[in-house]
Amino acid sequence: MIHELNGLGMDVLNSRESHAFGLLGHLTGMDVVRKTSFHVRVLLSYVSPALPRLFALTGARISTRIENEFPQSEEWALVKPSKGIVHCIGEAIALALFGAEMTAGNPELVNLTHEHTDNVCFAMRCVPQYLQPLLVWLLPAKWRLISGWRKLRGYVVPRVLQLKESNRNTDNKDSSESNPDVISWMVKDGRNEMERDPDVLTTLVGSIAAGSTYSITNFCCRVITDMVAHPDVLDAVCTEIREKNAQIHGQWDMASLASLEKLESAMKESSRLTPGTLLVYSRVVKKDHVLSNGLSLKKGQFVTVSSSMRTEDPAIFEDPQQYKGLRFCDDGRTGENRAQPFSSIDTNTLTWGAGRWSCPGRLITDMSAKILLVKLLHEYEFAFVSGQPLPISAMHEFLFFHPENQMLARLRKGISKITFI
Ligand code: HEM
Repeated sequence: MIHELNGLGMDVLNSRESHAFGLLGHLTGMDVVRKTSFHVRVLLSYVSPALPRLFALTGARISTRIENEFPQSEEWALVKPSKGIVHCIGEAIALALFGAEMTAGNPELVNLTHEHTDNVCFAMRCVPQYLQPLLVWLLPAKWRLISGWRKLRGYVVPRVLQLKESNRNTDNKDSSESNPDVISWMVKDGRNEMERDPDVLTTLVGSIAAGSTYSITNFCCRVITDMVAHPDVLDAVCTEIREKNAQIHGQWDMASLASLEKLESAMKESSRLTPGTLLVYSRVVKKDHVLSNGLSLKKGQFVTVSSSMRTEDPAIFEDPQQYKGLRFCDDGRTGENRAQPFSSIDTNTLTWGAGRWSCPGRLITDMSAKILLVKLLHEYEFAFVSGQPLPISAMHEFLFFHPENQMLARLRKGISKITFI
């Protein structure tokens, strides 16, 4: 029914209301997404097309952070992949949200970008809704969240005012001149009072931060652990990276990353088997509607789809329960893989949802995940502690890689470092 549901107007189905409900917007301060899609417009119309301009700096920031977070020795050492990777991804997201100037040498702002998610008061989902506004104050996470919002506002509000002032002075209407980051574009493109309000902009930036850093981190951790559990796939992907690296003399641009079909296939396979959430395509019904098969949707109902309905359908995926990292590029499927890259909307997997509410962060994810994975897989070796694969953790419908999970990592012997240009 996805195609038909995609065709329904916003007056019938609404996705943002279900996100706000599911992620406790009324308790976390992120409820403003019910009223505006400004952040989505900015991500889709301005930031995603400008990603080539952020590429080299994103690569440099992630690379520096990898060197700080992962061992610099050829001896095996214990690491917590989620904790290391979230710092690297935090660098990429902070850069896209706040720009190069604000984030340079500003670890507090970069940390805020991922710490925000730690403080979403998930425990309240187990409490009746009428008690939530009272009981939430008993959670330390609520107090940390308030402090996080205060710090974020302390960064965003002055920056918004400064950008407004500088835009006024230079009368700079040419968007290509502006910094390719979310705040700069928001200030430039705000069309009404709400879209120009610095507090609203803070909330939108915070909501993007909360929804993005751990999604990418969990995904990257899963791609790595799936490959470590399947050494043949790991070997094929690392050989592909090594060969490309030799061909381009270690100087990676966006086109070289996009040419890695084995890596791309492994990314798709991990997201097929371990999506971020078991429930995808969640919508709230805003007005009664009868679908073409006679099913009646009633105002106030929730619509959602089990992610495994199609990802585990043997008519679509052969041996659907099995991890086959190269399934998307095997047996002449390379052309298909190219036509349907990881970042595209795929109604078989619904990794990014579908239709007008699909994920506007998919190109940012694709770029930062590939930078991180190529650098880590090329320069490091990973292994499970005592050979024990790591389980997938779940909290309600959300699947994640536990932040305390440990693995072994070491620098590869005699490997040359790679650079992003
Ligand atoms: C592995 C990483 C990610 C995954 C798997 C993912 C997945 C999703 C999914 C499934 C949806 C709901 C789509 C629907 O219901 O049709 C969504 C929405 C959204 N995502 Fe992502 N996402 C990821 C990363 C990001 C990033 C990096 C950003 C921002 C930089 C982002 C921003 C958003 C926003 C703002 C929405 C709400 C869209 C709306 O309300 O119209 N996501 N994402």
